[in-house]
Parts: sequence; C-alpha cells; structure tokens
Amino acid sequence: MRRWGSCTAYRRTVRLREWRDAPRAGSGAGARILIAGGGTGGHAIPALCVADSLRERAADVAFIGSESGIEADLVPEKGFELHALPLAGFAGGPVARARAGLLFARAVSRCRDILERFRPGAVLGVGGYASAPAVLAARALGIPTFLHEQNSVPGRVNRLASRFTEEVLVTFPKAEKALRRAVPVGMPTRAEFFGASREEGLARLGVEPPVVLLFGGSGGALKLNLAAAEAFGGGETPYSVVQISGRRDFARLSTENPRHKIIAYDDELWHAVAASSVVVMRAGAGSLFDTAAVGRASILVPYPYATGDHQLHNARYFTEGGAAELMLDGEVEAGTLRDRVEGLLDDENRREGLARNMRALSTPRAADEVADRLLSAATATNGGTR
Ligand SMILES: CC(=O)N[C@H]1[C@@H](OP(=O)(O)OP(=O)(O)OC[C@H]2O[C@@H](n3ccc(=O)[nH]c3=O)[C@H](O)[C@@H]2O)O[C@H](CO)[C@@H](O)[C@@H]1O
Repeated sequence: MRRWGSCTAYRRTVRLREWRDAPRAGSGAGARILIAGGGTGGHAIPALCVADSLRERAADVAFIGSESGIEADLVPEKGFELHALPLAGFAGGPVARARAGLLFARAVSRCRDILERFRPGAVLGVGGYASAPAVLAARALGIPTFLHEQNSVPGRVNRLASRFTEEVLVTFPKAEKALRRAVPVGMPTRAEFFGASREEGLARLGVEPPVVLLFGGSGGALKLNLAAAEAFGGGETPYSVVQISGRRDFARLSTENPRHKIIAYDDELWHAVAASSVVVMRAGAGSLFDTAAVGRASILVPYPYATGDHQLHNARYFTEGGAAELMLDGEVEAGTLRDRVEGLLDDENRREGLARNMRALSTPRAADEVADRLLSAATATNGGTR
C-alpha cells in the first residue's frame, strides 16, 4: 500500500514538473479553462454561458461538478466534459457532517488529479459543492483562480475563498463591497433571452395573450405552487396562466382552468418569459437576470430561508430600481396572489415602466467579461495552452 502511495506521489510530482516546464504559446486559442461548481440552475447555467463564450473563442473547457447536481445532466448535454464527484452539503447532524467532510477531503485530492491531467490556465469556481475543493486544489497547484458570485450577499465559502483568488466576479454592486478583489460583471445569461419575441413565445406555448407566468427558480417553490394552483386553477380566467412548477411538485398539482398550463420544467424558458405580460417568481439571480434580459413586469417573491436572506437583497436591487414589485413569502396566499397579478394586468402603464426598467438592469456582456478575464489570466501566465 505504501509502495503504491509513494509511486502515485512520485508520478504526480513528475507530471506537475512536466506541466510547469512545458513550453506554452501566449494566445487564447486552445487555452484550457476549468469551471467548477453547480448544484442548482442558478450556479450551473451561468457557468455554461461562460463555457459557451470560451468555446466560441476556441478554448478547451472542462467541468468539475457534483454527481447529484443539475450539471450532471446539463453539462454533457452541451457537449462539455464533466468530472462528476460524489459530494454532499455540510448541513445535518454530526454523522452527515462527518460524511460531507470526508467527501470534501477526497474531492480536493480528486480535483488535484484532474487539474494535473487537464492542466488548465485558469479555474473558475461558480459556487455549489464542487466549487471550493476545485478552487483549493487549483490554488495549491499555483493555477490562477477566479470566483463568480451570483448573489447580492456572498455566502461564507465565497467570502473565505475570495482571499485566495485572483478576483471575485460579482453580479450585484452590493456584493462588491463585501468581498476582496471584487469586480462587477453581472450575471452570465443565455443569449436566447435577449432575442426572445412575444409572438414566437405565444406560438410555442400555444396560448392566447395576456399571459401570466409563474415559476420558482430551477427547483420550484412549493408555497408559490400551491397558492397559484388555488388562485388560478378553479375555473376559466380571462388570461392565460403558465405555471412552471419544478419537477418535485409537478405530480401534486392539477387545474380545472382550460387556460392554465402546468409544466414541470422548461429547457427553453425564454419563450415563456417573452410570451408573458406579468411574471411571478422567486428572486434567485438567474431568474431575475433572465427576466431582465427579456424585459417583463414582475412580482418578486424572495425565498425567505436563503443564506443571508440573499433573495430579499437580490429583489431589492430590482424593486429599488423601479424594475419590479415585491411580495413577501408571508403574504403568499391564493387571494392576494390573484389580486396582485390582476392589479398589474389592469395597469398597462405600470407594466411598461417596470418592463423597461427591468431590461435596463440586464447584463448582456457578463459571460464574455468573465471569459475575457479567464483567458487573459491563462495567457498572462503562459498557462493552459497546448
Ligand atoms: C433556494 C435557493 O437558495 N436558491 C438559490 C439558487 O436558485 P435557483 O437555482 O433556483 O435559481 P436561479 O433563479 O438563480 O436560477 C434558475 C435558473 O433556472 C432556469 N430555469 C428555471 C426553470 C425552468 O423551467 N427552466 C429554466 O431554465 C432559470 O431561467 C434560471 O436561469 O441559486 C441562485 C444563484 O446562486 C440563488 O440566487 C438562489 O437563491
């Protein structure tokens, strides 16, 4: 066993030496970038937007993620290589935490092996279970590391990790003040949201305007789902309702309203957003900036148990900019929800103002800006090119 261990350590040292001494070109083309993290759509989707931007510039991109995260489906579907690790959160009792700690320690070592083989010129952590072990391993190997922080209130891991990274690329101006070496870039958003048209959205969904869209982020929001089913599911409404429930809650929802569609998950969400006149949603960073890219009037219902209440702070950035209305989770019940939605449907001027201000807060350059910074770090250190 010891023999095997020391052989592995020797091979690792040789590989590392070869990597450091290898001649490298200084161009972005062919640069290798590793992106780590995921878990929910809010982490994995912006990561994929950055990966697309890097691929357009001929960079070679690979991912490290968690076996149980949304990236396990999304990343291979987009044709990127994924190293999926078994990882778990640190919540729960002592046994669960000990197991998570063990998985984390093993993940750091696996990440080190993956990095030594892939030899990236820069590493981007996007949050989620796989982000921290990959950033730690990259740091130990002297590879330039970056973080992208999606929320207005950074989590503990990113606050700590920001001490060891070149830069933390932030979505919200508020996060800039809370982190070292923070650079505002916005939220990487899929290009389709910016070009989405109402007519195409209506045709794709097969619904008549006006349309109310309700969704609760990538996983769905039970409270919002139940209130919406009760508010709009009783009988025909004079408007169409599209409710994207998330896969977890889909089977428990039903409707008697012929104009009420309930969908589990929509891979091409831009059509539903573009078709809508009013959007009701949680205040996850992805949902907010996707809706901003289309420019639609929205009612934001922040998830009240998000770390550091970040969804409330995310929402406030939009409500204080006159770009959306706020509805607290405690106010969510069928009657209030219906009143708030119909109030906005009846007020075209208000809807137009909100939609215009929402669109003004979108960040169409974010994915390219993150990609630019990764590529210039990779080329500045002459790292990551073949
Ligand atoms: C409960 C919780 O803590 N949620 C967090 C999680 O949310 P979560 O992953 O739910 O939320 P986000 O709103 O950030 O992102 C969801 C993404 O999924 C997409 N989508 C959703 C439904 C669908 O049918 N199709 C689809 O494509 C949305 O367009 C969006 O791009 O990560 C976000 C980013 O760190 C945080 O801001 C959220 O607070």
